[in-house]
Amino acid sequence: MTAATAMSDHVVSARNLRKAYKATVALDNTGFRIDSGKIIGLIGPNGAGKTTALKAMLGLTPFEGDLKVLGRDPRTQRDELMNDVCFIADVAVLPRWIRVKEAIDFVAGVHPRFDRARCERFLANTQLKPRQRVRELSKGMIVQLHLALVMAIDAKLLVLDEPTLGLDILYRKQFYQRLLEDYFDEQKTIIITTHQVEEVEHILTDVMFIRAGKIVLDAPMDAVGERFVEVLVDGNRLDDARALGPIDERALPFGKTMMLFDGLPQSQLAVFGETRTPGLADLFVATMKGTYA
Ligand SMILES: Nc1ncnc2c1ncn2[C@@H]1O[C@H](COP(=O)(O)OP(=O)(O)OP(=O)(O)O)[C@@H](O)[C@H]1O
Repeated sequence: MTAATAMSDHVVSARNLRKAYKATVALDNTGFRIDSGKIIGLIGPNGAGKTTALKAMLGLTPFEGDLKVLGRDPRTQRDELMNDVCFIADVAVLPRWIRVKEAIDFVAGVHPRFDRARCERFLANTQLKPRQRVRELSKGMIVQLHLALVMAIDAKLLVLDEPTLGLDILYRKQFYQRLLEDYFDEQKTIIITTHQVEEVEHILTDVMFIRAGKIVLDAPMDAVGERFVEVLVDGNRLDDARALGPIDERALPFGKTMMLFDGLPQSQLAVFGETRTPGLADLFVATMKGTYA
């Protein structure tokens, strides 16, 4: 197989991806691959390069390096790419005078893969009314409208940049559940960036951590569970446990300490106390320690 065909087998493949805004390096010679039928969480602290990576994939910003999305180069084949990709850009793009119904008519008119019935199903779970104008909606309701419009488009790749920003927890939970149940299937790929890690981790198939423009962890969720182990270390075993080099530790009430280990078997760690798979949020905090130092 040639290098060109190998790259096009993936939904996204990036190599030596680099993007600098003057002196700021937003993507620092990084690479990754994303296969079809995955829901990927792209997770990183503020300023890590998440939005820049998404913009590069969508052909919205120039960059250096090799990047193929659905077999196309976003720099030169953006129009073709956009037939198969759907993304949520800035929610402010909806004009304030437009009515909910008119926004639906508009997207139905411009997008051949828009499914009006599906959009209406999403909106049926909100307080939005067809005749309401965008300027009469709360911030969260505008996001709901935007999500309903985007989710009704049948795209191979759906890119969601902080999709639930400003939404209350009821809608956030419902949104992710519907994304999984109503939208996702094996022919689709979804990339989500978010800071609300706890709310997405149960729907992700894969996770990528990005720090200072580099992908520092790229793994299927089940591999994360095998690789990282959290141990609730008994007070009298701290030194022995520390000798094995935890990547993080934090004190808990009653003299216990939680330590996080990378790449050690659970059987070896169980002698120090109760073990469990860390949540993505704890893993994220441990991996990113020192980011703001
Ligand atoms: N248009 C721009 N001009 C100059 N610098 C930029 C521009 N866009 C992004 N940057 C810089 O690039 C870096 C990465 O920004 P990016 O928006 O990709 O981060 P992010 O991971 O999406 O952050 P957040 O979680 O805060 O949204 C930051 O240092 C940012 O200041």
